[in-house]
Amino acid sequence: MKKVKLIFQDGVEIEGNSFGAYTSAAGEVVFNTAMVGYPESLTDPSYKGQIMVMTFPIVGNYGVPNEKEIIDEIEAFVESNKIQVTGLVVSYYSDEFSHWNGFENLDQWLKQHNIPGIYGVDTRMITKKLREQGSTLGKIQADETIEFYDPNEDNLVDQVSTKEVKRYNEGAETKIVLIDCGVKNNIIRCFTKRGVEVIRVPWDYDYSKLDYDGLFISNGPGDPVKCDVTIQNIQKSLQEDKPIFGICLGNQLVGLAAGAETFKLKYGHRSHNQPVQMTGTKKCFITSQNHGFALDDSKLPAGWETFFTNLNDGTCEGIRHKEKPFFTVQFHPEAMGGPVDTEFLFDEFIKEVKKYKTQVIA
Ligand SMILES: NC(=O)CC[C@H](N)C(=O)O
Repeated sequence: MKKVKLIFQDGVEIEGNSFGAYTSAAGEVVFNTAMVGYPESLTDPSYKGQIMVMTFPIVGNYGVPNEKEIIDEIEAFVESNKIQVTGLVVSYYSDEFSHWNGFENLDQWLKQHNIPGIYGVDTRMITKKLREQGSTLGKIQADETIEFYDPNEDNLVDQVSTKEVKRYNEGAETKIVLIDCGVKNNIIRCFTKRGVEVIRVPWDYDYSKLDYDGLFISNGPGDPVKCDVTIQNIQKSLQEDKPIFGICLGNQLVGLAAGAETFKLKYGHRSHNQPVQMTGTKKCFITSQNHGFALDDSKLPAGWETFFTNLNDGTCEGIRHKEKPFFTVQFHPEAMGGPVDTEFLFDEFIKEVKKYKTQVIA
């Protein structure tokens, strides 16, 4: 059994056992308190550049699904076509697995993607450290010594976004432009199963000439301010009346386009049990989340209001326009993994898109 180290920027070094690829990798260390869903989280493009610490103590015991299985042109059981995290940190790694959809074990899968893992470390202690100090740079070090690397300095969205325009459900009456900033597959599934056409475009694509009825902006990795071209394109769309919906990074980009500001949370929200409250109601929803930045809703531009608020720390979980059909959420209504309490937001958006379409035709 080979040993590797998890090394933090402050000099703290923790030794553990290697699994996955025996290689060195550097990134931002973040923790995720979800109890299930590691195949989905590992393939979520929003984790690009991050070393994920899983607080759930046993990881690997249900194996991983066949990432190559395709249904309706998208990977059926994972959230993108590769492992997106830079490294994985777990307490106890289970090589043996048992699950109806288990195809191979996590160690083999990480090796195929050249992603290092470390296990046999105290993830509770690491999480306490991250909660106290905030998310910090770190590296998993095998033989090769590497430098620390801050992924938030790079335009990660450009690395994970599609390079070409792709259509799903082509020919359907209602058409949604989906700006792919690192979209999770389940967002596309949530649209296609509702019968709309999805026109998936690169993050910096000028979609203004396309024939479409509603605009959707996806989740994605890194610091939202790096997506300058997307923000400029959204600014133009905000002048029009076509319905707009955004998730996670999409929420931050719409906010920035409207004139609000974003800031970095101390250690982010990464779990399947974040409580949010809908403004003007006593309704609370349990949501799936994965983000490190947030919108500052203390200074929202005129015409906008807070849509949801996080009940743990009071931060903004979404905004909506007071007159136009524009709304966005910081959490993940498509879940995968996580609770599906807020999937109705897709229905709300499509309802608005159809309403808009009828008004235009009339
Ligand atoms: N899941 C996401 O879209 C994450 C958005 C952004 N990269 C953040 O960390 O806040």
